Amino acid sequence: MSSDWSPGEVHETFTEWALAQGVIANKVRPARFPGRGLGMIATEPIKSGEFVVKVPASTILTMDKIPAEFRDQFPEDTRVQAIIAAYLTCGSEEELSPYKLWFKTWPTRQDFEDSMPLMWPRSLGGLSWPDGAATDESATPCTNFLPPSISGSWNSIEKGVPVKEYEADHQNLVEGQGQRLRKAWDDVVSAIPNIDWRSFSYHWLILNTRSFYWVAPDQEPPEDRNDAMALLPFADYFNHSDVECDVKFDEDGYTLSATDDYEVGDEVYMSYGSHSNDMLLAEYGFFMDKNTSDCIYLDDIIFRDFPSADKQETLWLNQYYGNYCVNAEGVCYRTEIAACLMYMNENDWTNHLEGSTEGVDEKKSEAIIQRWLKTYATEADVTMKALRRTIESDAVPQTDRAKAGNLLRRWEQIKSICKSASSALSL
Ligand SMILES: C[S@@+](CC[C@H](N)C(=O)[O-])C[C@H]1O[C@@H](n2cnc3c(N)ncnc32)[C@H](O)[C@@H]1O
Repeated sequence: MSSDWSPGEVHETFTEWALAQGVIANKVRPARFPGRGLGMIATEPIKSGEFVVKVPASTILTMDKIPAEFRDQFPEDTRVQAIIAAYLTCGSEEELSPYKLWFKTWPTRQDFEDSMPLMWPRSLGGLSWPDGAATDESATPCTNFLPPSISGSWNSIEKGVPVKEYEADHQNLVEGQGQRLRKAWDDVVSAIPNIDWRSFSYHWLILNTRSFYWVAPDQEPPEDRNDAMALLPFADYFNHSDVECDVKFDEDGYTLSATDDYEVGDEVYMSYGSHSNDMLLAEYGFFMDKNTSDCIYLDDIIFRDFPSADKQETLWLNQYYGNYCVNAEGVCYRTEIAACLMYMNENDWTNHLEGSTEGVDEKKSEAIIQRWLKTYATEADVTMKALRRTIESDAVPQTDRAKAGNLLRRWEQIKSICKSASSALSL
């Protein structure tokens, strides 16, 4: 292995341990990849469909491995992520000691503080936490630097107010995460009052960024798929790409297979799901230069144009309420349908849902959608200007300027999505 791939001694020692536990690494090894930390490298050519890693059930860390007296001390609705994080934080040293070489391979808390918006300073859109880490400026930040899908806020507009509750895909992400982490913390503190916040939140983030979907062979999938969670030593080295995903598990363990051909020296990826870059940034602390699943949402902009409850009600009753998605190829059908409701009478609009074109005016629809896209592009311009000022300011700590630089890159992508969706619309 060439020295610049070399993962270092900690990872090599851990790999030996993992193989001794029955993990099978077929033609892959951990290696260092600039900008991505550790990942998996192909040590021989790999064909799509070949398995690359098997992790035996005996090595997987699941809820079933946690002693019942530890698991049962928490309120009934405590989430699996909270319980496993609490166990990693204050489980018995003896029980956790077999995993200690693995823990050393994980990122540090500082890595999370640098990469995960949830842990950023308030001035950059982070939240307030019990150790006061992100409360340095307790006032609400004057500019909202995070993309609206992450922060749920805008700089250049008052966002529209939805009158109905709905499940918004991949929107207002930091607040959602914040609520999950706060509830997790309240639940574990109620059972273990002296648990350490910094260590608990670190382990909660480890689970957020490194866990796999897992249901024990004798159990039904939980109501919320986030409760089907397990940590897989060694398999957690795989970085994400928008390749297809081929993972299987049964009572013997977990098998991860390649869905692409790889040459020696290539990085071998797994998919964490079809996630937009905003979702990847919020939940995993990174985003990609090229992401076929990237998109943004127009909900906050569109609901401004439907201030009255009756039209929102019409959208809701017809199941076209929210999740108005835009990608580089254009806007989704839901967005087109919402645009039609801006100028069509309700009768024509309802018939249009059944296929009628009576009352549809493509020029009008296009002008409305172009205006919505322009609103988002203007938000990008306003925010990028503020980010550039931050990056150039000596008064801002260097670490925050680096985060601002990263956000600037994300906003450039957002602007580019607006532009190409707008061009696709006028074709
Ligand atoms: C399951 S771990 C993968 C191993 C990790 N890179 C490490 O050094 O331990 C997931 C984390 O890896 C990083 N990551 C995964 N895919 C990435 C990618 N395509 N680009 C950059 N970072 C990535 C992110 O920090 C993410 O939270």
